[in-house]
Amino acid sequence: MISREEAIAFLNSNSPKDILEKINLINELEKDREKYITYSKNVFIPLCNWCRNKCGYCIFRSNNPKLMKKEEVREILLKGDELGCREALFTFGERVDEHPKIKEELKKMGYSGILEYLYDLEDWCLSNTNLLPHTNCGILTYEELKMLREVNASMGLMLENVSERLMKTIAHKDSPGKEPKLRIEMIENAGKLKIPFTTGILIGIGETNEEIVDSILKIKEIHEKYGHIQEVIIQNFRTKKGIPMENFEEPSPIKMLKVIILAKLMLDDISIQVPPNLNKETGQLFLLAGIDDWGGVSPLTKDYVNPEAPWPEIEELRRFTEELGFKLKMRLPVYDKYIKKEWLSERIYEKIVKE
Ligand SMILES: O=c1nc2n(C[C@H](O)[C@H](O)[C@H](O)CO)c3cc(O)ccc3cc-2c(=O)[nH]1
Ligand SMILES: C[C@H]1O[C@@H](n2cnc3c(N)ncnc32)[C@H](O)[C@@H]1O
Ligand code: MET
Ligand code: SF4
Repeated sequence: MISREEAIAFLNSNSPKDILEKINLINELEKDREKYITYSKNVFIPLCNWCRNKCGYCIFRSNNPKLMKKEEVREILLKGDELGCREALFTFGERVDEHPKIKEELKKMGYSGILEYLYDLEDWCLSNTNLLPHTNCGILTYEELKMLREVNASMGLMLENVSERLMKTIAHKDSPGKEPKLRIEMIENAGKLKIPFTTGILIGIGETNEEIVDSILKIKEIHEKYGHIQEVIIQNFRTKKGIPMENFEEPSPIKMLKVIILAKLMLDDISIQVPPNLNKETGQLFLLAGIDDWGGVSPLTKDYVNPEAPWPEIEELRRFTEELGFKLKMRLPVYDKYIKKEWLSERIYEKIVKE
């Protein structure tokens, strides 16, 4: 195992030799098995664009709140189903029902809050399509996670970073929900509830190398306790016009490569995910460093968090992946090793094994 100090020294160093040695080590560890790189064919449902947080890097959030209608959501789910998608990704702002207009709209539809509405939509999704819900909507309580577990194959929350310091910077100063303690607590609660989980770190938001290493170590520590982290996303900050962090520099390919190498070496059995739409030029380089998964790719909907970055065609992704001798394979939002009774609600389990 790499120690904290070694990991920090690796990120601080400028030595190509250090990088190549670690890439060699990763390839040596994996040489005896045929390697599959996975992806999830999904539709993205941005249920509501309001959010109680205001992250300095976010373009998703708007001051002009819109809630998707039931019919709109159902139409996307049905179209996705026809196209062979298997994941319904519900990603939206945190605690959107704190906004009076949204609260009122929900009330008119007969719902006391956004999560009741979400549950209903996910319930409909399971009864009427082959898609399996994955929800990533910010901080949830233990009880809320417990309720949503019934209708979700997996859930997610980006740790972003463990840094308290970032809570005072442009990235997180107006985002109480990015408080690391709250995020860690929720990821642990998901573990207690046996929910297959996706988390990750966002690189390039003003964090230090120490803070990156500490974030990886925190995820590792939680996973050692509960065993529920199926994948860790190494997400690169992508700048956009008009965001508070517009002038921030995006992380370099080598910076990303080094973080991916560390995550791969430190997180053992956890899958390392890199989104292909944010890494069109560099994704193949990251394959060399041992990434396992491309995450969600959609033939129908855009990435509402990074709307400027289109998804590759799946056949394009296949060529990209096979050029390095790997095989591309579709997966569900829950990884194969978690398709077990103990990890899923009865309803989700039965739906998956009955196909
Ligand atoms: O299309 C996207 N999908 C995102 N996903 C979805 C991801 O691509 C897939 O849903 C998972 O790999 C399913 O296992 C996230 C899921 C999470 O739980 C947490 C964060 C993200 C972030 C994104 C994202 O920025 N864009
Ligand atoms: C859904 C996830 O998307 C990430 N996210 C939000 N804004 C950006 C951006 N500009 N660039 C890259 N990732 C972003 C955050 O990590 C969030 O948790
Ligand atoms: N708002 C949530 C979060 O940042 C979901 C992803 S961003 C749209 O955690
Ligand atoms: S990244 Fe998520 S939490 Fe932050 S402002 Fe955007 S929607 Fe809200």
